[in-house]
Amino acid sequence: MISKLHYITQDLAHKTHAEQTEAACAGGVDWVQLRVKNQTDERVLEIALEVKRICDAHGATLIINDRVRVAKEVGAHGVHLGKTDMPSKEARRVLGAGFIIGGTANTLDDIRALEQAGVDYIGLGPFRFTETKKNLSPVLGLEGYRNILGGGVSVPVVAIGGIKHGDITAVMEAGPHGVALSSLINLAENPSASAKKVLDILAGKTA
Ligand SMILES: Cc1ncc(COP(=O)(O)OP(=O)(O)O)c(N)n1
Ligand SMILES: Cc1ncsc1CCOP(=O)(O)O
Ligand SMILES: [Mg+2]
Repeated sequence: MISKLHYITQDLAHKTHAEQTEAACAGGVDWVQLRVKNQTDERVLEIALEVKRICDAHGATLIINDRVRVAKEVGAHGVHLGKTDMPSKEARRVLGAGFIIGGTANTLDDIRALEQAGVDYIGLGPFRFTETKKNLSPVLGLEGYRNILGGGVSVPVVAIGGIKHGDITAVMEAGPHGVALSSLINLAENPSASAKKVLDILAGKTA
């Protein structure tokens, strides 16, 4: 089952990926994407082993961003691949049928191609500008999600990019299965509380 909240770690000077993961899981997150940029596979593998222990302790799904080899070696549940990463069909050959493979989309054409490629979920964005990722694709806004998702998509889609607590209800009304969030949780004064607040909004407990 694909979670409604995809929590994503980020490179921060003051907090390790393991510390970020621990805080997010303490807030109830059950789906973690390890997103480490500009490090060797060997270093990402070390970090992934640490993060995997935390995910296992909390029963959380672990997805590795970008690195198919690391995902396989660490025994993660899945990998997330964008347009400049290994093609998802090739990743499927390397990883096998049981592995979760996520892909990135910015347009309906991207979504159709990913459906054909057999991905398990799609990250569609960005919703708005965000500092968390360089070289962003064009911002979609609510209208973009309504247009792209209006015709129906056969794979679960998570909205991503600059999403704040106050956006979640309206974003979900535009049709995605869930949301993917990084800085809203990692840069919060209390990351666990921020994650819990997201889950409460997704569960309809608060706006
Ligand atoms: C859930 C989700 N959606 C989209 C992305 C972006 O992936 P990508 O386009 O490969 O960019 P990087 O994250 O690798 O910088 C994602 N990571 N997760
Ligand atoms: C990885 C990624 N892909 C599109 S936007 C984005 C960053 C999401 O992070 P944030 O939730 O901090 O904007
Ligand atoms: Mg990528």
